[in-house]
Amino acid sequence: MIEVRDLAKRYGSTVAVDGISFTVRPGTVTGFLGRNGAGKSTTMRMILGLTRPTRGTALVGGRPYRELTDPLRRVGALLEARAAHPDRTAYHHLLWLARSNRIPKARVHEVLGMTGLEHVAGRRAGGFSLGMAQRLGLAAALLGDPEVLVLDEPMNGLDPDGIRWLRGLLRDHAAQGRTVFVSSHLMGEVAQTADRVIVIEGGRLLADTTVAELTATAGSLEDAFFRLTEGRRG
Ligand SMILES: Nc1ncnc2c1ncn2[C@@H]1O[C@H](COP(=O)(O)OP(=O)(O)OP(=O)(O)O)[C@@H](O)[C@H]1O
Repeated sequence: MIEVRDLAKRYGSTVAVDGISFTVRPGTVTGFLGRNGAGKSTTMRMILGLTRPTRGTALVGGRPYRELTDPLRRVGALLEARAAHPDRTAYHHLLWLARSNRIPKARVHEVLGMTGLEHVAGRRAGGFSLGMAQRLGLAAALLGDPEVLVLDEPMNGLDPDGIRWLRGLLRDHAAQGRTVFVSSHLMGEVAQTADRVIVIEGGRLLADTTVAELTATAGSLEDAFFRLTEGRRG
């Protein structure tokens, strides 16, 4: 469970996030929608303890991220595809993460298999395509077999096989009672994968509802998104 209460972030005169509250429930895939600059990444960074809020709180499993013991085993995060050191091989990047988080080495092989990276495990991450880097980021997120996944644009750069695989993975994760929070600009993909959606614009909450409810009233998730955000640019 992720609980965000009155969360706000200001950068100088820019209000990136303007006092939003929502709960991401276990057993669901929750999509996080908003135009470029709406405040999605800033919100996710505050949930993950990487950006200090100006106001409000974000709790993961009832605690601030920074207070979690073994955070990688509680929360799997993907924020930037190119997070791995470019000179490190995919295998060594994951092994280093595993060792520093008391995760067994066997799990490195498991996540390499899950993400289809076995055949490039010995290659430098710096030479990876965007899709391969994204798969490596997902492998890192899955390494600790976490209860909660927080993924910023995880479909970016993935090929059709990768997108289908990830869709299944997110749905399975939720079906096991875990929490999945995923931002995306791909409305069709969110409509297929998510149970719930949270929509923000200009750092403010516009909707926190089910995909079924939004699509029932507007025809499609894309139409619902435009109706909600029309004239609401921050
Ligand atoms: N480190 C920073 N310093 C100054 N302004 C920032 C910083 N990070 C984000 N912002 C500003 O905060 C606002 C929200 O940005 P954010 O990256 O959270 O949006 P987003 O919804 O993730 O956008 P996108 O869909 O393009 O990824 C934008 O106006 C952005 O310019």
